[in-house]
Amino acid sequence: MFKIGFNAAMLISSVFFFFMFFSSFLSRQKADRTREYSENLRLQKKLPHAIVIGVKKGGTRALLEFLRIHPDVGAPGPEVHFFDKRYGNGLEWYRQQMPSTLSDQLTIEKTPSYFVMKDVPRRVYEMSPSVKLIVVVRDPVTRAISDYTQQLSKRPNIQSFEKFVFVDDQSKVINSSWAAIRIGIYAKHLRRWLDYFSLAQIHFVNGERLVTDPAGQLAKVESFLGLRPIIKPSNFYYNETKGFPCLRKSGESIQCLGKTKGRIHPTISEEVVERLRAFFRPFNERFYRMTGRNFGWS
Ligand SMILES: Nc1ncnc2c1ncn2[C@@H]1O[C@H](COP(=O)(O)OS(=O)(=O)O)[C@@H](OP(=O)(O)O)[C@H]1O
Repeated sequence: MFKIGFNAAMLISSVFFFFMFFSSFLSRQKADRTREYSENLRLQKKLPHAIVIGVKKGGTRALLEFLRIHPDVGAPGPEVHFFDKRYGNGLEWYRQQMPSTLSDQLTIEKTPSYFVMKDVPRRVYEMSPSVKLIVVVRDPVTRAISDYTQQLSKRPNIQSFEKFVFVDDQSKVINSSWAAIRIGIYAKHLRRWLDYFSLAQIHFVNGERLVTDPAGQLAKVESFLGLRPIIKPSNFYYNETKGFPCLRKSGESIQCLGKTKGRIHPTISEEVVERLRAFFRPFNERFYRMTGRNFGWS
């Protein structure tokens, strides 16, 4: 009698606990679904709050990939090229290229050719006069060699750097219409942006320091964008073989930029490098005066 009563009690309490467990499982699932649903409602594709407008070969990919580890930042992977090549597609098309983000997340895109294109400052201003702009600048001499190295990697039979860089072999006048040189005259391009935007709206990242002290440069970008200071030196790992910092992802995994970033440059004679330095010097000095910052390119 006692045994039957005991077994019945055990059965009833097992059924009770099963129901308790099952109903709490169901309500947790419901809460998860509700949270997911309301987050989906809050997710939106937004026009960018900030744009990395240049410069080509300055370190723009590194900057964007480093910034993307910030939880309050959303950015499309590929360059969008809206304001230079796809403007005819319209602003709605541009918005659709952006990732879906929560209301308190910032949307950022990078297209380094924007910095040097004539109509782009006006077009960006027409989209948003308050947009924040970021320019990664690098010594224009190494930038030119980096640009040439990229061209060479695509077309290995092109003529030498020395052939491109001078107007002719005799005069040794620098060919400023060659894009690799033209892009490095930062003062000229910045002038056009300052017709539309105040200097306070433009942040300059030091491309050399982005390699030697990525966390320091990212801290300045976070502050410029009004982001929480989250990115730390521990987020980076210096890859000795590559000679560049890589991202330390969760756990021990390391993510470096691809093979097209950090290419080995061809050796350019000291004489040519000196002529280039002399060519860029007055433009660099003008750029330092305009920005109020000396980037120390000799
Ligand atoms: N962490 C890290 N890893 C690899 N490369 C780095 C990094 N930080 C800056 N850089 C420098 O970025 C240069 C390429 O610049 P961009 O990304 O602006 O190039 S592009 O305009 O988008 O083609 C690239 O130029 P090259 O060295 O000539 O390849 C690098 O010098």
